[in-house]
Amino acid sequence: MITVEEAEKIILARLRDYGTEKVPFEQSLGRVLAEDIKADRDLPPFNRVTMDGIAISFKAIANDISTFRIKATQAAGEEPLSVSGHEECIEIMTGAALSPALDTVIRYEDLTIKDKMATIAIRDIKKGQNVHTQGSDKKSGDIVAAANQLITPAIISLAASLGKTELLVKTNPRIAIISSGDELVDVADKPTAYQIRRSNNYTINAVLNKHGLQADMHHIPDEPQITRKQIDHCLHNYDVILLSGGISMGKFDYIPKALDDLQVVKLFHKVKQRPGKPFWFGSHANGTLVFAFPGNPVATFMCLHRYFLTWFRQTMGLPPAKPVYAVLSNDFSFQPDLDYFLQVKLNFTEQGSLTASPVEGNGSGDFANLADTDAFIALPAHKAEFKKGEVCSVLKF
Ligand SMILES: Nc1nc2c(c(=O)[nH]1)N[C@H]1C(S)=C(S)[C@@H](COP(=O)(O)OP(=O)(O)OC[C@H]3O[C@@H](n4cnc5c(N)ncnc54)[C@H](O)[C@@H]3O)O[C@H]1N2
Ligand code: MOO
Ligand SMILES: [Mg+2]
Repeated sequence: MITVEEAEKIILARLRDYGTEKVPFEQSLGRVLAEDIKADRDLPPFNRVTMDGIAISFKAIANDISTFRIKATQAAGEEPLSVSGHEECIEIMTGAALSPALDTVIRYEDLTIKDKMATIAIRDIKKGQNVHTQGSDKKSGDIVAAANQLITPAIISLAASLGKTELLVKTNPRIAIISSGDELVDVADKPTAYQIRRSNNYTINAVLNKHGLQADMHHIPDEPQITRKQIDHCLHNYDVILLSGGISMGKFDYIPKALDDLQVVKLFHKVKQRPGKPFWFGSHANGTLVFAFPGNPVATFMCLHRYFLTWFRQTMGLPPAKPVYAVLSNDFSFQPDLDYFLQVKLNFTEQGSLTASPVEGNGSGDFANLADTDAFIALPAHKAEFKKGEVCSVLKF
């Protein structure tokens, strides 16, 4: 049996390039940016007034002028208005473009205005105050968002401001989720006393959606011919297949045999970990990758996060997720010589540190426990006793 690190290495040796495509910028949230976004002009593009008030030339202050004749009023979006001399000002609104003849803005709160004359009521005036200077954020041609990062609301905002109606993004892999098992009925169906509703496929789909991915869902019964036929169909129509269930030692676990018959090369089967020991991974000659997760819901969930999402980030050119660490909030012991992914509830303390409280539940079939936790911590195989206060690596979900 291989270790978690060995399994990860095998998976990360199978990165793929699915190319790029253009999408409307407002539909690009969560996708991976495949181009550098550059400023099409200076940001801000003009000297932008940041307070409602009057615009003056600072030379007037240097010459002890404190009362100004209001020559005109300029709203945001209007062509800049100038003055004929230092004793004149323009009444001006936030967002307006300042004339080159003016450089300083005094807020209404710091003025008295009477008979078209504005008098400054404060002493300390700084040249350039209340002006957001042209090009002070970015210069025309500067990169404002570099390729190979997730598109966030802030990047959507930049694309909008820069007139990028379309963005070049990485094309996502086509993904099939296949659940398996005769004991599983669909959500809308009524299970018998000895059946359950299928949920893993919906969990996987929800995690994928959270990461900007779409997938098709399929279900196969525990029947060898149908198993083979459905997987064969998916191998030829998808880039990645995420299976759950049917890969252990049961009499009706037909999936490893079907994958073998369909020439999917097994790269490993079984990892020294709990949950998820029976995890199977392989690759077809046409490039399709098969992640066959153990059916127990927590095992599927953990393997999806630990292996598939790690592969996905790197395949899409994203930097590896920054490691997160938390302090164990109580003693915990785990004897088997396996890496243990323990479910925890994370908390930020008043001292500013992150703590992890184990919520063990009833093993990898206890999916209700997932709702009470927000991460796994990785407890290494070579150790059995973990003490309160120890720092552990966190796999957040
Ligand atoms: N003799 C052995 N038996 C088992 C071993 C072992 O090493 N030796 N490993 C156990 C472990 S660990 C796991 S995990 C499971 C993995 O089994 P399979 O991948 O074959 O999964 P199934 O048998 O099909 O199902 C296991 C369990 O999960 C439920 N399940 C499956 N799919 C779904 C779904 N889509 N939604 C909700 N629940 C699902 C299923 O009903 C079973 O209860 O094998 C152990 N056995
Ligand atoms: O991998 Mo199994 O998930 O330990 O139950
Ligand atoms: Mg089984």
